[in-house]
Amino acid sequence: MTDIPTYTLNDGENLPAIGLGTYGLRGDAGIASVEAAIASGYRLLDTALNYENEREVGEGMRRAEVDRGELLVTTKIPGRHHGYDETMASFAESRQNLGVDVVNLYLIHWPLPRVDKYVDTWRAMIDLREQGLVRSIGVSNFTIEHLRRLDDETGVLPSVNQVELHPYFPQTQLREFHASSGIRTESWSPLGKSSELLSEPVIVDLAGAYGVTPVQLVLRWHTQLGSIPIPKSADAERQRENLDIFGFTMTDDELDVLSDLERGRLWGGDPETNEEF
Ligand SMILES: NC(=O)C1=CN([C@@H]2O[C@H](COP(=O)(O)OP(=O)(O)OC[C@H]3O[C@@H](n4cnc5c(N)ncnc54)[C@H](OP(=O)(O)O)[C@@H]3O)[C@@H](O)[C@H]2O)C=CC1
Ligand SMILES: O=C(O)C(=O)[C@@H](O)[C@H](O)C(=O)CO
Repeated sequence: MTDIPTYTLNDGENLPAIGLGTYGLRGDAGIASVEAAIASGYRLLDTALNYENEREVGEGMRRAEVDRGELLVTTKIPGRHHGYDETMASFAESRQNLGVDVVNLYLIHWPLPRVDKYVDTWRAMIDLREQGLVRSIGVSNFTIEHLRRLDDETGVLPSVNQVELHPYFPQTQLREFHASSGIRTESWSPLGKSSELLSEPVIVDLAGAYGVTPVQLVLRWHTQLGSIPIPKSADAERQRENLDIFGFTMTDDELDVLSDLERGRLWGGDPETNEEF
């Protein structure tokens, strides 16, 4: 089984260098996919209240023959639950759905700056961590401006910022800010979901040179940038393929070749305007 490196976050908690995205994993098949992923070595599972699959993720964790203490689950608070009291209630709902005592990583899913309640939400999450109900708190889709406001108004920076990140959208400036601030980057849609990323000639050629698949090369790119990719796959064989990425190391120039594919966001999810409630 693949030996997955881990990172120590700014709160002292540890996070594996790759996790399983679960968006779209639903029902009995979704439970089986989560269970299979854990059997293959995944120890970090990413879900959200809005994925409507927290029950499946929690059941897959329970069915897996791995101690709960070895597994880390991430979930996210939706925009409709922003606000201090609303966050406390939303957390209770997610915790019940998952069937866990403690959530390992709790994220604000989208900042919704127009609603302007993400600082109140953050204060509630700080308290949830103080109460021992959450191990680590973080955000998703936050910009440098949003992160600075959390620091200015609460003095607490997130442990993680989960953002759209792939060779088409390498987010260099944001990643540099994360690195200088002690925030760990997580990559959502790390494979570019259903885009043509995996058929880019430079990716196909370089993958062939290393004797790996294009998917494995892209996921290795993420890890060498210091970001935690959370690729989603419903298929056990592809889950294993996605985990088997630590046997080779690209040069800095080769990392730049992939980053030079930059073209911008793939789905228009601008944190300043995108509102998911
Ligand atoms: N915080 C946020 O706002 C967001 C968070 N996310 C998180 O990020 C996760 C990953 O992003 P997602 O948008 O799902 O897309 P990904 O970039 O992870 O791509 C997933 C797609 O790639 C396919 N795939 C996976 N592995 C392979 C492989 N080895 N070979 C070929 N195809 C493969 C999957 O098909 P198959 O399943 O058939 O293998 C699926 O269609 C989500 O599941 C979610 O947890 C995503 C979007 C936004
Ligand atoms: O997956 C998420 O966290 C989301 O925010 C989704 O709504 C996302 O936009 C999506 O379509 C999943 O890939």
